[in-house]
Amino acid sequence: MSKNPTLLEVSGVSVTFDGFRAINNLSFQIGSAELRAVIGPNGAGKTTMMDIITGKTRPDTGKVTYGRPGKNLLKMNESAIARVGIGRKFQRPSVFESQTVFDNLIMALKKSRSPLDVVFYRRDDSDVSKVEKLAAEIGLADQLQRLSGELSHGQKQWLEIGMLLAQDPQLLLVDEPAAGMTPEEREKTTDILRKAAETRAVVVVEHDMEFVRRLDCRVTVLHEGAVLAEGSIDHVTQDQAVIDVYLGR
Ligand SMILES: Nc1ncnc2c1ncn2[C@@H]1O[C@H](COP(=O)(O)OP(=O)(O)OP(=O)(O)O)[C@@H](O)[C@H]1O
Repeated sequence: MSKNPTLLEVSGVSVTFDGFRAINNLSFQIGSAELRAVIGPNGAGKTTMMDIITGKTRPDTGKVTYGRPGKNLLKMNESAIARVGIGRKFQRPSVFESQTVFDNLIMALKKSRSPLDVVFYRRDDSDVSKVEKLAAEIGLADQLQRLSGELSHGQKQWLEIGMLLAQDPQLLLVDEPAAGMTPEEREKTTDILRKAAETRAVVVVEHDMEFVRRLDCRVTVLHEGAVLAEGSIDHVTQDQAVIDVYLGR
């Protein structure tokens, strides 16, 4: 058996918006413990691809299967897809700014909680140690008691990644994590994502080539809703079709 069996398989997927084919017979696979970068020019279909995986957009044709045995994601709604372990981070962080880093993380832990449980929440030692471990993973161990609103933009992004990791997703989709970050923050973000992908699949949509190079992972290039090239960053950036698409604009 492969050391990294397929977790997500998108096969022959197409989506048309008002007659415009945004995703055109798209097929690709992601392994269970893999970091993957998805790049492509504006309008290539990156956001639509994530919308399909998370159930926000229904394709006209094709298959999307997840896990083992493969579940048909196209038969599930957005919340059911989230429950089977697919998390998505949007570009803008949505942390609770008036709460501390600690509180944001503890509330995000995977638990079945009724609204009353949240109001009457009592600290449980194992939750506290989980939060401490998460905070260390996202480089915020010394910021736990700070109000989230006081964090830098980069720190807020890491906190949100931590809140998603608290749900223990098996597939994490991350949209342009490096946007608006300082060079040091970008570097730390690469470390966080690479570490997270040791035990799960992490798919990063990113425009910044330097950032993608630093991720040092397999790269999928999308163009006009299909895979134009796939492989290492050196492989795809030397691919003539990729060069034509990027330079021809
Ligand atoms: N709901 C919609 N209705 C009509 N057209 C849409 C819709 N969503 C996306 N599109 C079109 O589909 C194409 C793919 O869009 P998408 O946002 O997936 O690209 P992208 O690769 O994420 O681009 P960007 O890098 O600019 O975010 C674009 O031409 C876009 O205008």
